Amino acid sequence: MGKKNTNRLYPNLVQAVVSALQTIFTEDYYADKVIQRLLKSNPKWGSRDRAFLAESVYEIVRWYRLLYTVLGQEPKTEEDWWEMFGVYYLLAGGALPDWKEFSRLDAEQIKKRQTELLKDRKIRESIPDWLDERGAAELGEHWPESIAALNRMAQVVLRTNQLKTTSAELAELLSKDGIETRTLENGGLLVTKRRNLFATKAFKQGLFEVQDFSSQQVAPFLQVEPGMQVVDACAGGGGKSLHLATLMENKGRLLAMDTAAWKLNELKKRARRNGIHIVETRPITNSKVIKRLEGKADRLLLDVPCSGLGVIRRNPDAKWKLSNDFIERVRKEQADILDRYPRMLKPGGLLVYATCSILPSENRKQIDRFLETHPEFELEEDRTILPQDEGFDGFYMARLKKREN
Ligand SMILES: C[S@@+](CC[C@H](N)C(=O)[O-])C[C@H]1O[C@@H](n2cnc3c(N)ncnc32)[C@H](O)[C@@H]1O
Repeated sequence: MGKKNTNRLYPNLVQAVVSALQTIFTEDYYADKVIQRLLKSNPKWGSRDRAFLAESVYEIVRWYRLLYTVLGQEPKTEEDWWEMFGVYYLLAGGALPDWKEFSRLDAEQIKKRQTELLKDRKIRESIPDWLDERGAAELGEHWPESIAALNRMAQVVLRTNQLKTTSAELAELLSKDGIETRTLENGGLLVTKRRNLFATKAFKQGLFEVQDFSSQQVAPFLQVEPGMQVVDACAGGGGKSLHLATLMENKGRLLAMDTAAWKLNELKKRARRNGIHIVETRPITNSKVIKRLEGKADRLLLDVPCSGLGVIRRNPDAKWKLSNDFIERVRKEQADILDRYPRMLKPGGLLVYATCSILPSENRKQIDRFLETHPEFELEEDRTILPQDEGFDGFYMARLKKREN
């Protein structure tokens, strides 16, 4: 745990952090949703308080195991949660005010206890035992660095909508709104000074989408061209569909599919904002929807459901919500999608299988198994992006070609 934002404390703010944590841990809500709701229902809080609240909640969720081990037990009551906050605040470099809620906390003892605990990776990196065992078994020597990198705070990266603007123009526009950025090698913009991005005119005009640098590697990997018939079979809210349509220069046809129809409605809204008109959405309501598309696609993206282990920086609560059982269930879904969906490709067509996981069991091993049973496909290239490589999300992508005959 590094030094953090330690604003002056006042009781209402700490109470809000404590209530948010109780909702996340006892009612099993997602941290981002709880924070969003809290900020929305308190529009009068200033920007420093809003940032402090979001950061404190995310950091306490991220370091939950380390913090409760220092405290001596998992928090149960409201009083325990106040003390968890106190331990966090102290270890983040703050000095606690003289409030009765913190009266049992001894700063010296707490810092000493943290130092003793740092030797044990599971506690130091604040992860459940099963995850440490699985990570070490699957990633070997890479695991210690991967898990340390996954505990850093996530960066915000923008993808410029090349249909409407250039990265240089976008950077200039954003800087007028007080948002500073640095241009990355692919033209993406790394946000170095944050403000509310979604309130900017540039966002409302569809000039950019928020999309991690690693995620931005997936669409180009599929090698789409203008005029092609492309299927994005697990399109969700459409982050990659929008990118694909942009690379296709808005020419051809992009069929965005998903079993969750409601996600496709969000995709339609985003496509309109981005000025994209080649996207058609189609919910997957039964297996016939796939069969009817047999041999129709030049390109197929399978951005499959996964453990999300490569993106736990953004969703630190996944550490506590994930389990081996859940990973086994998604692995079955991945294998099922790989068995049933590639039939949509034309001979000679290309398929990209992608996950935001870093576990080989969800990645290369799924591809090896698929290739054993589908000799009509060959692997062209695959890439694993580990979170420690360039400091962005962990991702995997494999490009396969369907043989001509
Ligand atoms: C990793 S997310 C997709 C993210 C999306 N491609 C993006 O870039 O924003 C995986 C998606 O697969 C969908 N899904 C789950 N099972 C599926 C299935 N059997 N067929 C198609 N989609 C499925 C989920 O609803 C989810 O939206």
